[in-house]
Amino acid sequence: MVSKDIPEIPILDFEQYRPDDPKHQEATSAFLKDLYDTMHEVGFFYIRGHGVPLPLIQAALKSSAEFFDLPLNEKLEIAMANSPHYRGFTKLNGETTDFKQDNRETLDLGREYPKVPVDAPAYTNLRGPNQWPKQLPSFKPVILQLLESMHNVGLRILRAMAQSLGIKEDEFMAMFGDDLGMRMKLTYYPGMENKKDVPLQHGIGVGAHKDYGFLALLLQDEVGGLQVQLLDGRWIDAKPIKGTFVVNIGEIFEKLTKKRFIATTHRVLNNNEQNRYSIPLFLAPHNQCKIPQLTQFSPDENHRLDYKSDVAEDQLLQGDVYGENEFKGYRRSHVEVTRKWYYFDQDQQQWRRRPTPLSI
Ligand SMILES: O=C(O)CCC(=O)C(=O)O
Ligand SMILES: [Fe+2]
Repeated sequence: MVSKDIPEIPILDFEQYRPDDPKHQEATSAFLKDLYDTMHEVGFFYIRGHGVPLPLIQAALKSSAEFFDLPLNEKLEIAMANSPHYRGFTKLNGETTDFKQDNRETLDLGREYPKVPVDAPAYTNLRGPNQWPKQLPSFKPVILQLLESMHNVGLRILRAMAQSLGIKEDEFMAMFGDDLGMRMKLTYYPGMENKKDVPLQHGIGVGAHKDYGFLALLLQDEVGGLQVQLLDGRWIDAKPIKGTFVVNIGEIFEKLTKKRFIATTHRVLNNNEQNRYSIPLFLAPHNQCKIPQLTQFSPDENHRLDYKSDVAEDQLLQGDVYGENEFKGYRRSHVEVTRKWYYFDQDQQQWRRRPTPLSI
């Protein structure tokens, strides 16, 4: 279906994937073949027929825009710096990707979890309570509903991916038990002509990167700006298509498949006139998970270690407990939050939470 010569991001229809319906075997097999080819050649696709209702999608994008429209001082009341769980608001230019400050604001959140004791292993703090804008009463229920709905779609996609790779589905899906890693990032990219939230002139909302972890499922509004880097190095637009999510995988999944499935490099450009809102959801294994080795993909089948990308291979994958890796990623992306809440214990050679946070 997909050929290296055709710069396109395929649209896959989830209505065709009914693995538990014997009458639907042919369509399901065709879907799985398209999925495999797409992940092998492009690493990005649109999914439609996913079942998440349009009114929920519209309500979530509206809630997100209402949040980012609040005055900065009100958004800062729920700044990520308040949270040892790396959950909360990050202001414009507050993060750096590909050596440039991002031209975006974000609100990081996940499923609600209780507070974590200070002496628990540091990485377990990635679960914890969210911070919610108290000015917007419908925000929390709408966003949590979207989170659960998108997570169901994500799990179905992961199952389909395991089937299309011919790997043991049960073993693979066991990594994503009840306590699976799940992060949502409400995101606002101000337009270049925005007078209130003035972007830096480089015009890059988020610089070239690969996602780490497993699966990213993205809801984008109708403005556009997401770009995907093909295997030959060319950048193409992932134009918004109503009623779809955009799907890609992260580096740990790519490694697991020995690059049969690729973690494609992508970036977002700020639109000239319009503000853009997007809501990615990232799914990852539960944080005590040890990533299994898939022995059927032997290294000598790994025929394209050298595909072109503007970003280097990540070094995040050394630790064997998944949560340690994820924690490393957050430490690196949010240096100030890390300094406030954590320190490296030289005696024990491990990261720990500070009994009292630094006041910064
Ligand atoms: O906003 C988007 O379209 C993509 C965001 C993204 O790639 C990310 O946050 O990792
Ligand atoms: Fe990304």
